[in-house]
Amino acid sequence: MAPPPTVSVSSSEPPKLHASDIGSIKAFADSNGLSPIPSSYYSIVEARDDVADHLASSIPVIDFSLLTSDHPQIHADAVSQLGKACADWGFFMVTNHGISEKLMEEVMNKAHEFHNLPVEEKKEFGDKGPWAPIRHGTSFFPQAEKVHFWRDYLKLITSPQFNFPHKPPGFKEVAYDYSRKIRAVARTLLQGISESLGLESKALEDCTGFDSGLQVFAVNLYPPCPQPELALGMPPHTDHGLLTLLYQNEIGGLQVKHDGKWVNVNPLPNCLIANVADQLEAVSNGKCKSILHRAVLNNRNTRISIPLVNGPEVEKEIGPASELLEKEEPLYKTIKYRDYFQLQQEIRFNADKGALDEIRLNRQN
Ligand SMILES: O=C(O)CCC(=O)C(=O)O
Ligand SMILES: [Fe+2]
Repeated sequence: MAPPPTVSVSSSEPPKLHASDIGSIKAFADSNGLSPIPSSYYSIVEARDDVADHLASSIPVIDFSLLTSDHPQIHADAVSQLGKACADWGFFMVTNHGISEKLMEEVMNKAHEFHNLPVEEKKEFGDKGPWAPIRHGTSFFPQAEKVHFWRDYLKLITSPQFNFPHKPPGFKEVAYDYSRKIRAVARTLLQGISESLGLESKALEDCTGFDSGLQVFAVNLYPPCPQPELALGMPPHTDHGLLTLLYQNEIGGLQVKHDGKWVNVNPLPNCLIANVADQLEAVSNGKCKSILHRAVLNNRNTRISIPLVNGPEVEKEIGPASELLEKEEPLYKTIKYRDYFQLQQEIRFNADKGALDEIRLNRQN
């Protein structure tokens, strides 16, 4: 086996480049080779041995075909497993989801092709803020962040209206098909979660306006990083929607926080990775946990992840489902999803606080 590439860290400070000047970390990494990374990418990363690898095999797996079974007991068991996964982990893998391997492969290949387009060709999609329907950029939020992240992204609003770049050819078509299939899987999971909370299966869809809900289709690319122990691909965060469904290539990097420890996610072949997001924690009045996650890097392979955030309707007031409040006190304020999303954008650089903390009601006394 070839020895791992080594990096000679010179005594002089590496350059402090700004992500806005870099423009694309993929292009930068291609030309930078094994040179030290700019110090502006140094994240304060907890020691890697803080990763609880013994927990990786305990990540819940939901067999989607059992959830959709006509057999009442099989369905009920799957619902109860799903409810437990959302409560204990806020995170699970979905197998037998019915989306063909061929479609998933096509989406992945086109995602790679997009990021491989010359920088000049992607300029027209440059990020113009969180509500822009098509936005391409690098890092997390270069204008405001203190530390940059080793990632390029493409983000599209694909519901209620479908927006997508016109290149590379064929991407838009497969992405449309994929985004609709993901919405259908998200809807069925939401119905199962609703039942697990003791509600009618359509209760969560109805109270979140899911029929005209927001969907954000993201395509992340993390190039190999010569000093992966110094930087992150994405900082620890929770997602703003209801349920995020993510598909990735075979390269690991996603970590989730469980019982105070980071756990590496090693996805089963062709599965979807699901995480509970903030709005689901709020509508379930805290029964489902929005999970903290981040992306770490490696020095050999390019990682691609394709998370689709499935959220409520943007103009809908979201708070604990009224049926739940017949028996319990609300633990979260009710706030319009649009305003929540805005709030999340504004406070995302406050390391100790997430947007959920802003809407949590203190019921201690
Ligand atoms: O790349 C990953 O695995 C995580 C991506 C993610 O969390 C996000 O885009 O919100
Ligand atoms: Fe995320």
